[in-house]
Amino acid sequence: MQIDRADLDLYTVEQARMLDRRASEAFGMPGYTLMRRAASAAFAALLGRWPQARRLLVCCGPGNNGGDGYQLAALACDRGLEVTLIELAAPASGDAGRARAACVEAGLTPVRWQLGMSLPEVEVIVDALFGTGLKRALEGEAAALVQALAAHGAPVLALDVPSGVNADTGEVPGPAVRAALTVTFIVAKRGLYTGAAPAHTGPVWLDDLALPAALREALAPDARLLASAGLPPRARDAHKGDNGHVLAVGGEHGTAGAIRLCGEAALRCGAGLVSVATRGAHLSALNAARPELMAHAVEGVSELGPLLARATTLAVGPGLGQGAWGHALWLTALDSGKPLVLDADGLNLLARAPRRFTQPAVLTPHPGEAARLLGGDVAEVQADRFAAARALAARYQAVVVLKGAGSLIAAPDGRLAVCPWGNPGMASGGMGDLLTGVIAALLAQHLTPWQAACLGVGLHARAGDLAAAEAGERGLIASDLLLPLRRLLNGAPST
Ligand SMILES: NC(=O)C1=CN([C@@H]2O[C@H](COP(=O)(O)OP(=O)(O)OC[C@H]3O[C@@H](n4cnc5c(N)ncnc54)[C@H](O)[C@@H]3O)[C@@H](O)[C@H]2O)[C@H](O)CC1
Ligand SMILES: [K+]
Repeated sequence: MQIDRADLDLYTVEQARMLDRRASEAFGMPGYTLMRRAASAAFAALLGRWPQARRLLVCCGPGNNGGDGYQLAALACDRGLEVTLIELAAPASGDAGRARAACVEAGLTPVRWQLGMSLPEVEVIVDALFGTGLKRALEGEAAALVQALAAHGAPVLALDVPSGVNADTGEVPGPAVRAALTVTFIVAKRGLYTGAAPAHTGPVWLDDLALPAALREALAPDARLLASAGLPPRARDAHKGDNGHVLAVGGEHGTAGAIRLCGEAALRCGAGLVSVATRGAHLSALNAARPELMAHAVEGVSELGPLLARATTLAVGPGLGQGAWGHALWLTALDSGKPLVLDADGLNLLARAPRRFTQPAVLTPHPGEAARLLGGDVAEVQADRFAAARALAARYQAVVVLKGAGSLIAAPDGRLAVCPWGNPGMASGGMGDLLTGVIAALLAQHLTPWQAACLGVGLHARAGDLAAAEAGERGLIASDLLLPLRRLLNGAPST
């Protein structure tokens, strides 16, 4: 049993179903055996998580996910637990029908779910309604049952996928189970880790059902979970020139905070030098508060030129605005050919004047900015975040960080990584400015765009989790992450 550990291989639902077939055909592992193994793995996880459980409510759907549930019900019954078994519809036939028949033979008769039916008092509910076969939003009786389970209040163990969640994209098109724990089988499905799905899965445990590793060898995973990492210690004789010079460009009148946070993050994540090209009354306050940032008043591109010449890496966009000033600086910065991280208005300006990057580049859109960059809408982006992230990377020839729950990192060559960390407290102003500075600092320290984006997103999200663990998610602000970022970057454990 692997608990959701980082650097896990992630697969599409189609790949998972192909492996399921291959297990039967190439490894002589019939579906019924897989079902039994899935049930016993899930039952072991249930007893491990809720050792006091005596009464279970097992809810079965019409397919093989339901089959897993019938098998688990029979197992639990056999072990002396009190099991109530309800079903949406008796499975037609096949492995699930066989599993159901075994329950009946064991004296455990399933009850057909009826609207308004009262549910028994139990310690744990087992969700075996739908798994990888979900085709659309739950409605009618299925939706009503999911809502009744939520109202019941007992913790839910979801088998393979919380019902109502699209295990391929992370989309939750309608009512869905909110599980306290999800046990997924054979391979981790990529959709469990991004978009709306993480709010429904609880921790995700993977059990490979003791299938030989050879089963997966011929199949390249579609994505990978980020691994927790830091940077190696600095060479003893390092000097500031070794670690690059980030130039942060932004901070139109009245939006000083964004560019300051970006610059601070770059400093705290090891850039050798950080300069800020900005304008507005905040300049003197910025220099007084953080002289290490070397803020320069830049009214036009003539003043920007010398700063660009001295910089090795650019962070463009926080508080930049989309007016004439911001646009002129944006254009000059991009045409400089320097490695860069583009965020916020830097992305909105790009959406208006698209280009394919030839220099090392990282774009960090949230779903709204991604929609503008793709010429679509947010719903389309969130309906398949994997496709959206890959489309952006290919269109702009840049590494793309598609932010949001389960941030995705996509490269133009198709590589895709998923961030398993982060929390809702990070949905606050300034967090994106911070991430821009973190990634710019890593680019400045000679990481490739892919490495800088993967490490930067992971550090930023883990720092957010550490800060939230310290004092809660509400009231979490971007600057709370600065110290945890330093700790993690230098290899401190995140838990
Ligand atoms: N591949 C594996 O690792 C294993 C898979 N097993 C389990 O099998 C399910 C997948 O089973 P499948 O029969 O293909 O689909 P589901 O049980 O998820 O769905 C049932 C059935 O429901 C219909 N349906 C789909 N969407 C809706 C909807 N919105 N409303 C009503 N009905 C809907 C559709 O016809 C589906 O076929 C997998 O998740 C595992 O739990 C093995 O048992 C273990 C290994
Ligand atoms: K399920």
